[in-house]
Amino acid sequence: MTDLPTYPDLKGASVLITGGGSGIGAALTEGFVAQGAQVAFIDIAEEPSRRLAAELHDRYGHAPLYLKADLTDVDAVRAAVDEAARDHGLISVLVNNAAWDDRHELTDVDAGYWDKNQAINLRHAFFTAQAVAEGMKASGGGSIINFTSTSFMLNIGEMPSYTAAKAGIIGLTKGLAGKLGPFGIRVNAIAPGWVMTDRQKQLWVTEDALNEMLERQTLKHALQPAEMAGPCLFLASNAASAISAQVLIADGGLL
Ligand SMILES: NC(=O)c1ccc[n+]([C@@H]2O[C@H](COP(=O)([O-])OP(=O)(O)OC[C@H]3O[C@@H](n4cnc5c(N)ncnc54)[C@H](O)[C@@H]3O)[C@@H](O)[C@H]2O)c1
Repeated sequence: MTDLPTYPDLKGASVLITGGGSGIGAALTEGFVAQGAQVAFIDIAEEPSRRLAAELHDRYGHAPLYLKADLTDVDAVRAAVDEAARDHGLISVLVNNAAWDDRHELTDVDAGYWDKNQAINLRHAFFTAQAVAEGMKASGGGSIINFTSTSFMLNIGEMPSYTAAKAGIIGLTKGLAGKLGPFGIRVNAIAPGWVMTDRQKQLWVTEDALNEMLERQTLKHALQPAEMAGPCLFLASNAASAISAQVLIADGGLL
């Protein structure tokens, strides 16, 4: 990750990222570590998370703090936020990135599945924000960045519970921005298009599907996880001091 600008205010900042152990989240974790931030990330998947922390230590000389927790467990979320703040100081940047884009048929969804889906795709973003808000208020401000998705804007029909949650992320972003703005806390969302994570490549990327997407993108390259770090760092930094309640679409310019 060499071609991103440096934001001086992110050096030493206490940053917390959900789902930071793999996929786009791993690129975000690296992006903030490369800025010299004090990064903590929450992830349920232990093996890739520990591997990432070790790799980043080797590459940058300091490791992010890995916190193993299930984000659907609100008490565990609160405990992880407390631990991050104990180690790194009050959190000034929160990135709600974790999600679960499980495909589902209408007939297969019961109330338990729906609630679990919402718990990982929407609910945790509220409770992490709740857990960091008082600290941000006490330190005079902060930045919260929530990951949504263009999938619900495109009427993609493979995962209605996920797309409902991702639409909800925008409502949550705007509601929190209104509530927290008077305390100097900015809340924005990033909406990626189709990004070539390992999970996407293993489960859903085919040559035909990718070509179809590239036809629709004005930019004709397959989007990579590292390309989501730039928009996130920008929104986290003071360079975005006038920006709140916005959705930044990073989809290669979909037509
Ligand atoms: N990849 C894409 O094409 C794409 C497109 C649009 C939006 N997005 C959004 O970008 C963000 C990142 O997507 P991604 O593709 O990297 O996702 P991913 O599924 O590859 O990674 C999600 C991470 O969250 C972690 N996680 C999942 N459930 C958890 C739980 N219960 N507790 C703790 N950690 C948990 C996973 O272990 C993983 O490290 C998501 O919000 C997603 O909706 C991604």
